[in-house]
Amino acid sequence: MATFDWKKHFEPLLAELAQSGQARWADRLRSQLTHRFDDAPHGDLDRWLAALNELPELSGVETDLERPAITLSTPDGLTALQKTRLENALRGLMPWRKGPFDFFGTYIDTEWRSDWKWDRVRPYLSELSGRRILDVGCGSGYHCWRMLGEGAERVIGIDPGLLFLFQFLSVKRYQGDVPVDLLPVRMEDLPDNLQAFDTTLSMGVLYHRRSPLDHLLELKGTLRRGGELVLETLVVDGPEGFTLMPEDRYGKMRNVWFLPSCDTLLRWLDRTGFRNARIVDVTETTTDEQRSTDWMRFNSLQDFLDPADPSRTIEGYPGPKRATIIAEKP
Ligand SMILES: Nc1ncnc2c1ncn2[C@@H]1O[C@H](C[S@+](CC[C@H]([NH3+])C(=O)[O-])CC(=O)[O-])[C@@H](O)[C@H]1O
Repeated sequence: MATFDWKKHFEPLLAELAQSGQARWADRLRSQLTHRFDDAPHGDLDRWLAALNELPELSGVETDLERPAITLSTPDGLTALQKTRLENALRGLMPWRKGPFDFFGTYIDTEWRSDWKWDRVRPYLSELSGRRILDVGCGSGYHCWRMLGEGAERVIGIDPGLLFLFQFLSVKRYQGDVPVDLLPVRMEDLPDNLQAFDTTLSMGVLYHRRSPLDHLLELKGTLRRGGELVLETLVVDGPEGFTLMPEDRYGKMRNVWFLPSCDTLLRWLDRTGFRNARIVDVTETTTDEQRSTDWMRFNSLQDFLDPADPSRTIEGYPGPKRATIIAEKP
């Protein structure tokens, strides 16, 4: 049975952190990774690793990070055997939730059209070239790749979901030495007050946090002075001060805690010390943006809405609507 050589993937980043004044973070990360992969490995780790290792060796790979699908191609094309191995490997990493991706002509139609979110957020971001970026709750790393495509100097994504790491590595294994990493840790696992990033994104995470204000403070701590927060989260209609806390599940999702109105969210950002917070987009999530596909065969949004009134969740709450907010750390 193969073991996951996590050091091969993470040592360069650990060394980079140690050399750039982040030795405290590097030490903490090393012990977190040792715990995750050596002391208490996930039950599916071997299966995902086998899938990753089955991806064919290919030369001359080119990457296009500017299309809706993160696209890998090779001028020589693939043999029939390589195509089969590729498809089997990628199927072994299902369910694919965040994307899409195009691996040498094999198109991964993910549950989410993450490119639609990117198109909503991108116009409002400060120029990304040369910036150091943290993407909290990055999923498969889809938006990390898009930010690299925009010239970001360094991108670090964090997400505790381990399958996402293997999906990310299935893209990264075809790249040279690129300044993008995905760390399988939670926001709460980072040291406080890193002040290491020019831009920090938290998209689709705030409503999963029991202490949303602490999440905002943690995000602020990751930024340098003048750094930019990009926050995207579920909101509900209502006056300033209004927040919905579901009785139990929301759209069948567990761990949904606070859905504020837009004005409440702006107040939260103000109270946690951000400046110039502005709502740049509010969009209802549709069953075109989030749906079951051949690469994610479980239930999806269409099953989480009330069939008699699709403007409401199955529990009777307002259907999903997401706001994007940009704010600065003073
Ligand atoms: N405490 C935490 N710390 C870090 N990540 C977390 C935490 N809790 C949950 N997550 C991760 O946050 C991601 C939220 S999904 C948004 C993906 C992408 N950002 C997107 O905007 O498309 C939205 C959704 O599916 O509800 C998941 O991948 C979790 O594992």
